[in-house]
Amino acid sequence: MSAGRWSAGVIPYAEMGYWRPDYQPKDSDILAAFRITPQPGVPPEEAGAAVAGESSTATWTVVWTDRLTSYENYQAKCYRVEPVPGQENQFIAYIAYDLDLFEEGSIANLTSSIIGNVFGFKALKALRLEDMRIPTHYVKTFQGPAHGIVMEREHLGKFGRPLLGATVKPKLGLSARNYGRVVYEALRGGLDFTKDDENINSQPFMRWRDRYLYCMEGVTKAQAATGEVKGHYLNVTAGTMEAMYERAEFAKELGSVIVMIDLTIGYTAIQSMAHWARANGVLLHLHRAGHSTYTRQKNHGVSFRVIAKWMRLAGVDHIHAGTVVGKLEGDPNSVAGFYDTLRRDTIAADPVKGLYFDQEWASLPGCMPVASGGIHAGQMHQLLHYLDEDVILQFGGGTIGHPMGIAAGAAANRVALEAMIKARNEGRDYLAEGPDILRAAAKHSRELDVALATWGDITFTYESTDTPDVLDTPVSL
Ligand SMILES: O=C(COP(=O)(O)O)[C@H](O)[C@H](O)COP(=O)(O)O
Ligand SMILES: [Mg+2]
Repeated sequence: MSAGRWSAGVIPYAEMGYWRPDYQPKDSDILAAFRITPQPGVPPEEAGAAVAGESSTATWTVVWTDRLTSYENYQAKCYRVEPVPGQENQFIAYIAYDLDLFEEGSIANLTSSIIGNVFGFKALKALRLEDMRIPTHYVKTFQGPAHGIVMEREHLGKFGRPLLGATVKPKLGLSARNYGRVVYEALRGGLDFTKDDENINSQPFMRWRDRYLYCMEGVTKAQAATGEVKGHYLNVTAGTMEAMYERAEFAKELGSVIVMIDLTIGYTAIQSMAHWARANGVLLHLHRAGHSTYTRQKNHGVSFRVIAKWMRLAGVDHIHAGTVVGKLEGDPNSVAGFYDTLRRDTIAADPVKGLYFDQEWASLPGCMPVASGGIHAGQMHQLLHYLDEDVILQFGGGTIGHPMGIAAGAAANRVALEAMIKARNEGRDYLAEGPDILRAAAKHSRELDVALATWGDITFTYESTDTPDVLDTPVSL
């Protein structure tokens, strides 16, 4: 291939050895699939080579010190470039990285290479990291989910159905006592969890200690009233690690089974909290606050399936991963790919789900996906169809907005869920019959009847929001 010179004075990366169509990736290599949109005049192979170079050893010219290293070994290698069907000037570049390039057990180190400088590179108009294959050699250097799906169910004593939750609303402004009341009502009404919103930390209207005390009072009373284990995700997100540890310790002292962090705290802080969570026997919930700034555009940024992989390595027990039918972006196929990534042990490449590589998790615990954002009881059959049963379904507005009150909103969700699980276990076509099953259950539940009358017709469709980034054949799990 003649890569040509894409900028005066710059040595083509392909000539420097970063384009290697003959290269056979090793089992231990870290692999990445990038969607590249080259600048005019830059051949796709050169653009792929440039990404390989800038995300591994290269600078923009040959340097004397290259000769002092085992250069060939450390160079990332772009080994394949394929056009994206139906997309003009877009290509998938496959790049292999030797394991020696990365520090063990560090998402920070991994990402400083893979997404470090390269997204601002002039040779490219746009760049998106679509997927990665993490070899088991590297997987085994991470702790993984502090507890995982199996141990979470065992600790909570809850099996055979999705778990139910709700985000306390309004997002901001409630006093601690009113907030704790919402927690109590939602939990006694039938939910398993309630949750702080991503931007609830320790503001002047409600300081964290006050919130923790009133929330845990609500949790304890609801446990006594129902005989079930209940939890409230106490958000420990703060400006420093010291403050986060202080809050998490207090949550544990109060008997909370779970604490929460936001993606905005950064990869290293997430890993530290995951280690704390395992050592202290407390579940760790992650809200993916901020992810859409880099996951939503289909030609630039990082796919959420990559973030999901990093977060399973980093060690969270829960992560928000999309709803399909809710208010926020997420087409069914991509969401299926995210859920597989989080829950399965062995995953086969599947272009329909946007999975570019086989992935073997080597017994790293599964991470519970959380479906949250504009969902309600009237969608229960669709949620179960698309998301299956190892999932937490969270209804914020869809609990707290119920006309008969918060406990009634929670009861509506619990009745709808139990009716659908029963229908599924009886082998009924619960997707097609879903509305009938819900209406039949509503004859015995005024709460569900009112929920269906209020929200039954509200379905957000993915077609109305974004162009899916994967093939268009709807799938379920
Ligand atoms: O506050 C909510 C949902 O509230 P409601 O249930 O009232 O719509 C969450 O922050 C979103 O789920 C985040 O999105 P995602 O889960 O996709 O990251
Ligand atoms: Mg929120």
